[in-house]
Amino acid sequence: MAFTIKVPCSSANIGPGFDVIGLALSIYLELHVTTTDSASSPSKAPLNCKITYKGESEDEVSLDPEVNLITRVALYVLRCHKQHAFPVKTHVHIKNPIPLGRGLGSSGAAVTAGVMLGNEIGGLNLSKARMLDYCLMIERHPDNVAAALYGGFVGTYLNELKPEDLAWKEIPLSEVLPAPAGGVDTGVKPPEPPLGIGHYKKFPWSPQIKAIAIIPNFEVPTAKAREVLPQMYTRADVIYNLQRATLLPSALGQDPLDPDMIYLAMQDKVHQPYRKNLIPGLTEILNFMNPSTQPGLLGICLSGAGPTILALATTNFNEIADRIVSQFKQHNITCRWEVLEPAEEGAVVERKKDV
Ligand SMILES: Nc1ncnc2c1ncn2[C@@H]1O[C@H](COP(=O)(O)OP(=O)(O)OP(=O)(O)O)[C@@H](O)[C@H]1O
Ligand SMILES: N[C@@H](CCO)C(=O)O
Repeated sequence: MAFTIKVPCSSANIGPGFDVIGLALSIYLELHVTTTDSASSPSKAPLNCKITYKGESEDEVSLDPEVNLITRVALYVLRCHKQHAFPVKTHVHIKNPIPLGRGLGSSGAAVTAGVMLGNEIGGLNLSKARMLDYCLMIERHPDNVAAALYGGFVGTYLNELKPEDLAWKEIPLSEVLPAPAGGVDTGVKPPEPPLGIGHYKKFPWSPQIKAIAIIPNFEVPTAKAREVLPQMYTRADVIYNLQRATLLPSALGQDPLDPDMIYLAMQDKVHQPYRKNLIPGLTEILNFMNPSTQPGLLGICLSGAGPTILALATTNFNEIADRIVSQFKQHNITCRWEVLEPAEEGAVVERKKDV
């Protein structure tokens, strides 16, 4: 068996849509998988799986299938279906250009890729909707994983669960995804996801709009960026975000574009203000230019949990990126940047003839 899984990165929230809105973008995680008895396959790899890795944070990503996020997720899916290890001589080669911990959905892509790997290698024939359930057992907010799985610009939500399924919210991640994974002989069946945990709706995206990702050279773990958020919000702040989040999908899909409306629709009071202490200069960067002072600019937001800044624009990409880079420079932070396109297709599997 030989196949490739390709999963896009994503930018969550797009300003006011905290844990709701996601945009799949054109940097792709790839898994190149073989399960044949070829010369390059291992003979006695743990859990029958050898991992090789090329890409971002090569020194940090574990090559142990008991520890690596992608293979642990795949094992979770397999074990829910009474398969306790990978097929003999599985080789997973990971190519990952998505920077880790920067707000571009690296973990959402890894979780999505892991679920698809388990599905494909176990011959499970799960639908994408069911795969989303598995993703949500691990990453419990749907914005990144739904964008990665389905592609495009999406609004997402969690369904009301039946009373008997409500307990899933309380299941600790350590029970779903033990680390290390537990060895090849474990007969324990992990908790399966309830049916239909989450859902999504694709919004139109105007083809003129590109996303400039300005990526600082430091990481902000999502867990840390969620710890700084309050448990409660004022009614005024909730209404402020609802008003803008409601405008955002139509503002980004309409023709002609209205830059001032888009800029307004990307404002947020629910997560960005609280994350400023983790990202030096964040408040100034979000406010120092607008469509009137910078031609081509439509809006600026924190990408996911940060520290990447996402600027939506139609022209003048170099100038917009340079201005944001120089703002970060004032705080001694260096950045790289890329102009990205929406990844409309989402996660795909390409099957090859047996090698
Ligand atoms: N390709 C990968 N292989 C293995 N582990 C990965 C991979 N990609 C991400 N991870 C894990 O996910 C962690 C980063 O996830 P985190 O949620 O903190 O940030 P992010 O997903 O990049 O950003 P955001 O959720 O804000 O968009 C990494 O530190 C690593 O543990
Ligand atoms: N909505 C999430 C995305 C990051 O995974 C957050 O902002 O915390």
